Amino acid sequence: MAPEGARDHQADAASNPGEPGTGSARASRSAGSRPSDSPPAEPPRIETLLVLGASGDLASRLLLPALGQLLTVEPDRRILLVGAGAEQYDEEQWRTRVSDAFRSSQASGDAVDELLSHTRYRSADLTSDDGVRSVLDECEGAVAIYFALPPAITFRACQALERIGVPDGSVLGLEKPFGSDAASAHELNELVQRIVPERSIHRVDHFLGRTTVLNLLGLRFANRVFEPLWNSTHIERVDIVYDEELALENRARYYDHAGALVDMLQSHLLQVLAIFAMEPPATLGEADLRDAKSTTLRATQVWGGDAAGSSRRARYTAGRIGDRTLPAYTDEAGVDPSNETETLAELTVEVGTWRWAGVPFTLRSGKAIGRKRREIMVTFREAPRVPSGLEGEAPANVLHIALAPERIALELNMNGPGDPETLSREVMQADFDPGRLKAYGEVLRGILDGDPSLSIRADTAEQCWRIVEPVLEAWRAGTVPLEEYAAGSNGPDAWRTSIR
Ligand SMILES: NC(=O)C1=CN([C@@H]2O[C@H](COP(=O)(O)OP(=O)(O)OC[C@H]3O[C@@H](n4cnc5c(N)ncnc54)[C@H](OP(=O)(O)O)[C@@H]3O)[C@@H](O)[C@H]2O)C=CC1
Ligand SMILES: O=C1O[C@H](COP(=O)(O)O)[C@@H](O)[C@H](O)[C@H]1O
Repeated sequence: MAPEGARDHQADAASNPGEPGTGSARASRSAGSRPSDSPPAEPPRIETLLVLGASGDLASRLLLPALGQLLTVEPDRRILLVGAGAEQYDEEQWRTRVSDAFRSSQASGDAVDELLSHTRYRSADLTSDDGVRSVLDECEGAVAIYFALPPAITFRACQALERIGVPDGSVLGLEKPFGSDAASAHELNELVQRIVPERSIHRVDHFLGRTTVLNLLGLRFANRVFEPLWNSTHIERVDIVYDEELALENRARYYDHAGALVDMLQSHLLQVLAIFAMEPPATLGEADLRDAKSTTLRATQVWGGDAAGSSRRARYTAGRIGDRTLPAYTDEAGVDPSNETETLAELTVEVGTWRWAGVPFTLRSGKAIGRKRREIMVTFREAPRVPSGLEGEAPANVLHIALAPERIALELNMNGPGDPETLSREVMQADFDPGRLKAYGEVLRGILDGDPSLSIRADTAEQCWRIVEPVLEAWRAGTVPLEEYAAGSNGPDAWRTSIR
């Protein structure tokens, strides 16, 4: 049902010819009507990329450089870039900002030049109907609306869009965190689905655009040697680790309310788990791929149903990483120590399926960690029997699938080198080229081409909250102590035994 006073964007322009709203954006759908989700024969061509929050960190550090890279790799692509945000930029300042971002990704070529000559920016309050309408008026044709805004502002901008309506064929790109719990994610899902159909909603998780994550598909399903072993009969445990040297990096406004569990595990690492553990999809089309991921996440819950027993949290104190001296997290600008925000989170979950019953999946991510480690570590069960006569240890094989950089390594027991009767540990390693596009480039390509395969579907966004909610509740109730580790260490001493 359309809210009282809701009007179509085009109708609005027609009935108020002197007001903003007479630009070239067209909205031929009535605001508030439920968009159809039947797949179009061919998705409409997106003519404009509208970045809301274009003056922010995400836009300038990741999104615009990725756009530049995409246009360099695909010089025939044409797109009008419209930026919008609270900041005031004149035309020259905006163009300089975009070209600086493009320079940072060595972007060049016809498509880049063409974009730079037409790009525009409008300063507006994106929580108001007038503000949102004024930026839509700068757009042409079908628009990809990318919300690089704080989550609360995104919600209000979507409410405005629901009232105004969007041009036919438009798509939405929504950043994480998507909601703050399952209920708010559900509410946001309902809101955005009233604006455009589900297949036009791209809930962004840039880990799904990483080559290393995408390579899991080829590794698992294009080889004979892994998939037959990819189950609880042969795999003992799986660790998905993303430990960073980066600390808070002036992001207290966001991070101090999120913490490591929400920032990394609830989103990125559960997505990686889903691709690692899902059943083989028949195709990589969005329906097959996203159904397979969704089924896996629906079967996932905290280990043994015990949120407190299966999770740990810690926060960094002052320390050093390389030549950088870091203050304690609680002394960082903008941090409120009473929020008890964790900077290191660990959670063990189970995937309750025939394939994975009894295999612990441990997800861990921390900031200001001395040993940068970003990988999926698959520990196999030990060989059932080593023939008498072979000397030495035969520990379990371990497969390391790096999430960054692009590498895969398999720890094997061999008796080849040296004494042929004595076992030794050897590592078979392959380094491969990064993809043509960085993660955000893949994300943008999916959005601009109307392919939601690498986006998170509505149900999955809610499932990921359902999985971590018991942990958030246990932590809020204080049943899991907030431990400490020195910045530059590998986490609290007592945790050392858990992940190698
Ligand atoms: N930065 C990152 O590395 C990542 C960020 N994200 C997500 O991206 C989103 C944006 O993050 P980030 O760029 O870091 O945040 P910033 O705070 O740096 O940027 C937010 C932008 O929104 C603008 N803005 C805020 N309120 C309004 C308003 N009422 N009207 C118009 N513009 C407004 C800000 O303008 P002004 O500055 O003038 O107030 C700014 O341009 C968040 O959801 C975040 O979780 C996701 C992954 C990584
Ligand atoms: O989304 C986020 O991801 C980054 C880690 O991803 P990377 O691709 O930049 O390595 C993390 O640092 C940040 O806290 C989080 O918000």
